[in-house]
Formats: sequence, structure tokens, C-alpha cells
Amino acid sequence: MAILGASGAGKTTLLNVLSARLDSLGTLSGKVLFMGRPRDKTTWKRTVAFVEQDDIMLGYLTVEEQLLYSAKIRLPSKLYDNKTKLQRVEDTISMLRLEKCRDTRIGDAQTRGVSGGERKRTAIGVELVTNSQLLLLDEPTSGLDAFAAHSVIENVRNAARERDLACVMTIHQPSWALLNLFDVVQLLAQGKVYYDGTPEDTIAWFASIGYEVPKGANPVDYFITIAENPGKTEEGEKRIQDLIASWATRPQAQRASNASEDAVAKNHQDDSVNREWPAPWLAELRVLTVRNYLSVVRDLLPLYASIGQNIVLLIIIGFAFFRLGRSQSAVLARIGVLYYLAINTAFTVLFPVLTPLALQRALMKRERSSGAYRMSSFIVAKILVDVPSNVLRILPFFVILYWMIGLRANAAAYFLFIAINSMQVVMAVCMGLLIGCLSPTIEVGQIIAPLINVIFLLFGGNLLPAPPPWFIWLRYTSPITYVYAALSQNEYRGQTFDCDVKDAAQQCYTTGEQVLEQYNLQDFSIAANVGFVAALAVVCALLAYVALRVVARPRFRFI
Ligand SMILES: Nc1ncnc2c1ncn2[C@@H]1O[C@H](COP(=O)(O)OP(=O)(O)OP(=O)(O)O)[C@@H](O)[C@H]1O
Repeated sequence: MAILGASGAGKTTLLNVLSARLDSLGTLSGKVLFMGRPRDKTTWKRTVAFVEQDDIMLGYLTVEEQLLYSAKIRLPSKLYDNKTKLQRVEDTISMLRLEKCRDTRIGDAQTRGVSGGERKRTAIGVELVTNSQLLLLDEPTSGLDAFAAHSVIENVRNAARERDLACVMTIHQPSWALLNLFDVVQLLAQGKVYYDGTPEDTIAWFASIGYEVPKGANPVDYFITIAENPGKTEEGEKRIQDLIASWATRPQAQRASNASEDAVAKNHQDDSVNREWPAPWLAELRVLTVRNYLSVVRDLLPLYASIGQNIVLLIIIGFAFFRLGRSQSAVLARIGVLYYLAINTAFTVLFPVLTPLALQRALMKRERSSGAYRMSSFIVAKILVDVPSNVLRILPFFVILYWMIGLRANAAAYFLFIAINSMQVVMAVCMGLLIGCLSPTIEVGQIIAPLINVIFLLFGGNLLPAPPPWFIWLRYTSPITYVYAALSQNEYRGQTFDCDVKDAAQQCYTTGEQVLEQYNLQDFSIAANVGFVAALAVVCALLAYVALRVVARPRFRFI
């Protein structure tokens, strides 16, 4: 079925009402029946598949992978084993004529991928591969040339027939030939119907109420134009109201008979399986983790940027603090570089976590509107990929810097130094997740993230002489406090320094313990400090989960 109408006629709104995904306010009235029955709120999101106008896809995945992952998580495992899921992907690829581009990546603004028509057919395939009974498509042909548009509609029609799928789509200015591919066409103006029947009958109906298609004109354009009133004239408004009224009061002969009870009963499928999550938690986790992992290994630009960043930092920090000795100036330089390391990790990890979250979060919301997977598997999959990838990305920096600066030449201290910094990476990943999940948009997150870091660095070191009492909690919630203290204890404990100052009034540190005492870095042991960072990371991850449930929860409205 095609829904046609001028811009603003209410086509998208109608699809949103049918899918129950309407997120605007306003009153809804009327009835929505599916196969003669009211929609079941518990199964509807998995009964309906919706290809929205702005399809959200991961550009680094191939066409086949998009379909495969959709099948793996959205096809109910109770009805489809792995082999039948793969078969369904194969069938969908051939139905949508995607064989030629199955191994091509979708692409994005930076990298060219499949053509516009192939991208749209893939977006349709992602929905078609599922176990839904109704397929809704919002302007699947927009932005496509006539040939691509024709092939999309033809493929969808054949697939819908083969899968016995009810299919409703809005479509913008189709050619007459294209319109005739549909079984039913519905014309809308001001949210109301002014024609609903077969495409062939349109010409006769409009002629019968005085709108003969002018010679040479595209009938579709003509039928839409007569229901437009761009100048907001009284005459135009009257014409639209007449068109709506003529259809509402049409003779009985023109009324389509409602589906008979028999047909309803025959078509009614047992959809109790749609009440449950389609796949087990671990299967969801596996697919989402692999999908995230591929984003890291296929899009290498952030990795190259990070290698460049590490090289620049190594040159600057490594040579600025090169081979610190045992002099009094080296004692203070050590304190500076250890504090700097804690801050540097917090900043360099936050943004690589936040940036991809924008697309991932939008896609997750869309996929969860179809009841695809649990929120918990999304968060865990994100942590499972972001933590090791960020640790590995920064590890060479710590490994080399340690020796360049000439920190304590002791294997245990060296590995502990790497472990403490790695724990700080874990913390920064979880904090990035929390900020990304809490912010209404990722752009807002990118403003909040440095602000939070600046507050933490201010209260997490020795910058403030004594934090005001009502801000003391910031000192204990700042991960920098614990990382800085742990790194310092690891470096200073048991060390001795030369007292090489000439001025007798100047303080001289001869042992590392004196430094730790002076800078108040011994409140907790190294193990306790690392434990606090780990606990903060867990709290951030849990809060991220709660925040995501609130911010990115798909909303449904039923009438
Ligand atoms: N049945 C209705 N009753 C009242 N308001 C409606 C109705 N349908 C749509 N609207 C309102 O009309 C506006 C346009 O609707 P919508 O975006 O659905 O139009 P459209 O036909 O999809 O337009 P376009 O082709 O430009 O995407 C929206 O503000 C929507 O809230």
C-alpha cells in the first residue's frame, strides 16, 4: 500500500501512529487494528518492522553483515536455529538483489560505500530479515533516481508477497508506472483521506468528481496538486475540504469491503514468541561485541591519530623530563609528571569513547524500538571493546615514557606503574560512557566532559592549598586523587635523593617518604587507591546503564 500526499499532509505521522512510535505530544484518536484486532502492546514492537526515512547504519559494516547481525539478534532463536537464520539472510539478499554488493561496506561521509539504492535496499533488508508481519517504510525512494526507485519498490513488492507481509509505505511523487506496482494507494491531505483504492481506479474516481487528468500530465502529480493549497487561499481550502468530503460520502459501491472474519482468522499468527527477547543475552552480547570490535579494527583513522598524539606527547613529555636524576629539582619534577599522567589519561580517553557513542546510541534507540536487545548487553559490549582497545592504544606511551623519564628502575614498580595507568584508562572509559549516556546529545557531552575533568584535576592534586570543606567530596570522587597518590607511592616509597640545595632555608627531601608526607599522598595504600578507582569505574558504568535507560528509552504511544 502506498500513502501519498503533499508535503505536510501527515504521511510520516500516520506511519508513526501505526508503528506506535509517535514521540510528539498531541491527542490521538481513532482505532488502529491489525488483522482485525487491536494491537497487542507486548508484541507490537516486534510485529512491525519500520524502515524510517533516515536509516541509521554502521558505515564500516558490509551489506551482508548488516543483515546477518539483524538476523542473529532479531530473529527469535526459539523458531530459527543458526542455519535457518543464515538461510534467511541469503534469501533476503537475493530477494533484494543485493548479491553484487554483499561484501561492500555501507560507507559514510568520509568513505564511499554502496550506492544510494543499494543502501536503501540494505536498510529494508535489515527489517525484512526479521520475523515481523507488517513492514512500514517512510519514503524509501527519496533521493533515488527513477531506475533505483523502481527497483527498490519492485524488490519490496516481491519480497512482501513472498514473505506474506503486509507492507505500507509513504512515497514521494512516484511516476504513474511506479504507482501501478502497488495494490492499494491512499491519498492524504491535512491528515485526512481523500482516496483509498487501487491505483487504476484513481483516474475514474477523480474524473467522477470533476477532476479529469489534463492531457500529458502525470496523474499522480495531478491528484496531489489538487489537494495542495500553498497560497492558503479560501478557494484552495474549499477544494481540499470538498475532496475529503467527496471521498467520505462516496457511494457504497466504492467502499472496500472489510476483511472478512475468515480472512482475519486465517491470517492471524501466533505471535506469543514476540513477547520475549528474540535471542539469549549471551548471543546478543556476542553480536554487539563483534560489531563494536569491527568498528575499532576497520576504522583505523582514530588509531593513527592516537599513535600520532602519543608520539608528540612522548617527544614533548619524554624530553622535557628526560632521565630525571636524584637531585632536589628532579624530586619535584617527578611529582609534576605523575600528576600530569593521571590528567592526560582522563582527557585522551574520554573523547574516543564519546564520539562514536553518538551514532551507536542513535542506532541502539532505533533497534530497541523494535525490541531487538537488552540495554545491559549494549553497555557490556561497549565496555568489553572500549576498555581493551583504549588500554592497548595508550600502553606504548606508558611503556616507553617510564624509561625516558627514568622513573624507578625496578621491574615490580614498572609493572605496577602500567597497571595503575591502565586502571585509570578503565575509569576514563566508564566516565566517558556515563557522560555520553547522560547527555541529551553527544555534542552536549563533549562540552560537559572537559568541564568535569577540569573539576577533577583541580580537586585531585595539590593545586588547591586546602579545598573548602563543602567541596571536600570532590576530592574523594576525583579518580585523579587516587591515581596520583598510587603512582606517587609506587615511585617514591623507599627512594633516596641527594640534598644538593645551596640555600639552607630551602627544604631538602632526602627520602621519598618525606615527599609523600609533604604532599599528603599517603592517605590510602596503593592497593586501596587502585581499588577506589575500580569502584568509581563500576559506579560510572552502573550509572551509565541507568542514565541510558532514561535518556535513550524508546517511547511508544498506543490508541
Ligand atoms: N491527522 C493529523 N491531525 C493533526 N495533525 C497532523 C495529522 N497528521 C499530521 N499532522 C501534523 O502535520 C505536520 C506534518 O505532518 P508529517 O510530517 O507527517 O507530514 P508528511 O506528509 O510526512 O510531510 P513530508 O512529506 O514533508 O515529510 C506535523 O506537524 C504533524 O504533527
